[in-house]
Amino acid sequence: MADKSYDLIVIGTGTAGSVVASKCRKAGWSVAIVDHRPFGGTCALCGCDPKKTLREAAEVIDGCRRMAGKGIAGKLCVDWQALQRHKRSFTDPVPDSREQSYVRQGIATWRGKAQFCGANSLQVNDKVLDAGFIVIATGAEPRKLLIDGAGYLISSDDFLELSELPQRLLLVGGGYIGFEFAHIAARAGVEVTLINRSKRPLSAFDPDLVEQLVKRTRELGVTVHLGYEVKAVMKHSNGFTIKAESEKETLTIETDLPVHAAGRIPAVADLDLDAGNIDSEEGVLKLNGELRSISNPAVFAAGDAAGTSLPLTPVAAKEGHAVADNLLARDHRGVDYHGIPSVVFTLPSLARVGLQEAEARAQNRQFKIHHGLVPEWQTASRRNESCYGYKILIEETTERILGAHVIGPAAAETINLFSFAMVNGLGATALRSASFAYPTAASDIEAMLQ
Ligand SMILES: Cc1cc2nc3c(=O)[nH]c(=O)nc-3n(C[C@H](O)[C@H](O)[C@H](O)COP(=O)(O)OP(=O)(O)OC[C@H]3O[C@@H](n4cnc5c(N)ncnc54)[C@H](O)[C@@H]3O)c2cc1C
Ligand SMILES: NC(=O)c1ccc[n+]([C@@H]2O[C@H](COP(=O)([O-])OP(=O)(O)OC[C@H]3O[C@@H](n4cnc5c(N)ncnc54)[C@H](O)[C@@H]3O)[C@@H](O)[C@H]2O)c1
Repeated sequence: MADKSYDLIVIGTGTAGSVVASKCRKAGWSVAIVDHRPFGGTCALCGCDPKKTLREAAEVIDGCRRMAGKGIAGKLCVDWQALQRHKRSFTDPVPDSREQSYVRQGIATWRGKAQFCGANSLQVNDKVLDAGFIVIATGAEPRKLLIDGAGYLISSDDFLELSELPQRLLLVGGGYIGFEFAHIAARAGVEVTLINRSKRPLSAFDPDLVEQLVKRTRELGVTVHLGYEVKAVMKHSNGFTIKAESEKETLTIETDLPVHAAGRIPAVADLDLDAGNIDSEEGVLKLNGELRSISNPAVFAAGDAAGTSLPLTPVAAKEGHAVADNLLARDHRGVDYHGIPSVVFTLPSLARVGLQEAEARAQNRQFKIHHGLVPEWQTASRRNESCYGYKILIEETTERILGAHVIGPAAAETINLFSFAMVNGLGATALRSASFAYPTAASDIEAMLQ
């Protein structure tokens, strides 16, 4: 016998869970939402938003260094503690305001870890909650590393909360988190080492532009080891020793603080999926195209937990909307992942949307490549930025943009225009003839397409 019953229970108060809960409640359903951590999810509390706030300070330092002797004199430095206070002024209010928003909407809130105890029921603390439908929106968690001393690695959550920075920082993994944290910490004066298993890091991004990012990262003073897998972390009285192996050699590196930046996986292991009759394979839920469990029709998943596409906030929102629409209209809506942009928020940023060159070739597309490294263009040169480049793939017959890749100042904004064009069927001709304010980075798009 359940303690409480609802039309819908959502597990997770992040982007995906909040979208589903609000949309179904608005349609008149009785809805409950559960979380065992402070309400708000990764993006708002320990992901995109706090990271971007810390990056603001790094951006100021970067600007001062680039413009030294070109109109800027003297040195600035990051006051990490003040920066953390600034960051907390955004993150601290989130859990309460998120909870109040649920209460205003009439969504019941439960605090605690949810576990399935039946096909339509969850155990939360000492209560059993039943629902017609349950949505798993539990996000992602750091991948467990099967290496000696893995427990010594701090997580990205811990890094974003550090009250002071170490002298030496080591990032295990050269993905989004590794590169973004390396750029923030280096601007704050930390000696940073980044170790990545594969020789080609950031495999979701254009390899020619990634090469530029690696070069720029090394010029910044970050030691980047590519093609080395971290095999062990050992603690000693004044820090840690990291062992990393390539095909040919073993590296031994001393550091004060090693950070896990080695990938995240759907957070579904603690849900007792068997009790809910929910099939999974190697930690990934088995879902159909409408994000519904193939074994339990009462269960859907959205966001990082669904393990479907890129684990990004806009994807979590899109999947949340799709699941809510499927629940409410029972209409079998899949998710259109076409044209979703992604950015590595280094300084400068690296951005992409659509296909990579190799993907377009594998699909036998006929396309032209517009590729250039253009630090001499004024968008970069007036900032004294040495890194500016692009690669645009344009379909031969239709002039459609198949993929756009940009590194440099304002790349994170420029990519949104390419995404907008792709999603709305606007090709290179439309973009070339658009009038963008001058001199903005968007006004470079015309030259990128010549
Ligand atoms: C450091 C970092 C930086 C990032 N930066 C960006 C960025 O710049 N841009 C971008 O697009 N994406 C970024 N991401 C990714 C982005 O944060 C995620 O894709 C997004 O937040 C996923 O949202 P979600 O709703 O799926 O899950 P989450 O927001 O992770 O929410 C899941 C919630 O479920 C709860 N939960 C888990 N298990 C249970 C359980 N058993 N019972 C109850 N509650 C549970 C968790 O406590 C959590 O609050 C970043 C991620 C990280 C880690
Ligand atoms: N700007 C953004 O949108 C943003 C920022 C941060 C995180 N995220 C999301 O969070 C997810 C997780 O980020 P991430 O950076 O942890 O993962 P990632 O998958 O981007 O990168 C992990 C890297 O670690 C390497 N690695 C794994 N084990 C290793 C080992 N033992 N030694 C050395 N290298 C090792 C992998 O080869 C890989 O290159 C991303 O997939 C992304 O979707 C997005």
